[in-house]
Amino acid sequence: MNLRDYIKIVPDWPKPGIQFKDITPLMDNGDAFRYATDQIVAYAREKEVDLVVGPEARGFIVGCPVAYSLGVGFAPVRKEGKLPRETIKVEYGLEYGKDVLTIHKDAVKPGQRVLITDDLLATGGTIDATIKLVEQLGGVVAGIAFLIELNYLNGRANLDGYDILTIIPYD
Ligand SMILES: O=P(O)(O)OC[C@H]1O[C@H](OP(=O)(O)OP(=O)(O)O)[C@H](O)[C@@H]1O
Ligand SMILES: Nc1ncnc2[nH]cnc12
Repeated sequence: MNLRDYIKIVPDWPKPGIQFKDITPLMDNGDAFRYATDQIVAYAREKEVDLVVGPEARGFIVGCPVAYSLGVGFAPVRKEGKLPRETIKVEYGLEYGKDVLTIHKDAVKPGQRVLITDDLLATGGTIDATIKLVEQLGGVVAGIAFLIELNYLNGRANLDGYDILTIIPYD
């Protein structure tokens, strides 16, 4: 199965010059969604993860079926003001803006091996911030999994030293 066939490219969205990679056709197709999820599950098993952590909104979509399949928990990373209890926060930049990410203070237990998930690696800003949140809580980032990597933005360089799985590269 070629998962690239299930990604739609939307020119100039959400801003002029951005070639937005829309994963909704992949999610819409049961076989494609399962095929992608199973690859991340196999990777996560190798890394012996205890918990999956993903940033909103699409990190939830990628991470939750992986956590379910592994039988481990999922902890959400959300933009400021969205989580109801005590949080820690980190400011970050992304391909088309700047924001703040937060996580509940008790979401990760010290020493837990964490898989971080998201739909797409662009500049790496979102996941760099997510790593900082996990590590501040004492978690160990055992691996990071994406559906898509935009090679031309070189986000990998910002995540140096971490183990990364990407399924669909764009040059
Ligand atoms: O590698 P980066 O440059 O950080 O970019 C990648 C991030 O950008 C997108 O989310 P976005 O910030 O648009 O948030 P949303 O899913 O809440 O719309 C995407 O889903 C990744 O999380
Ligand atoms: N080009 C892109 N397509 C989809 N999500 C993104 N997040 C950051 N850049 C993106």
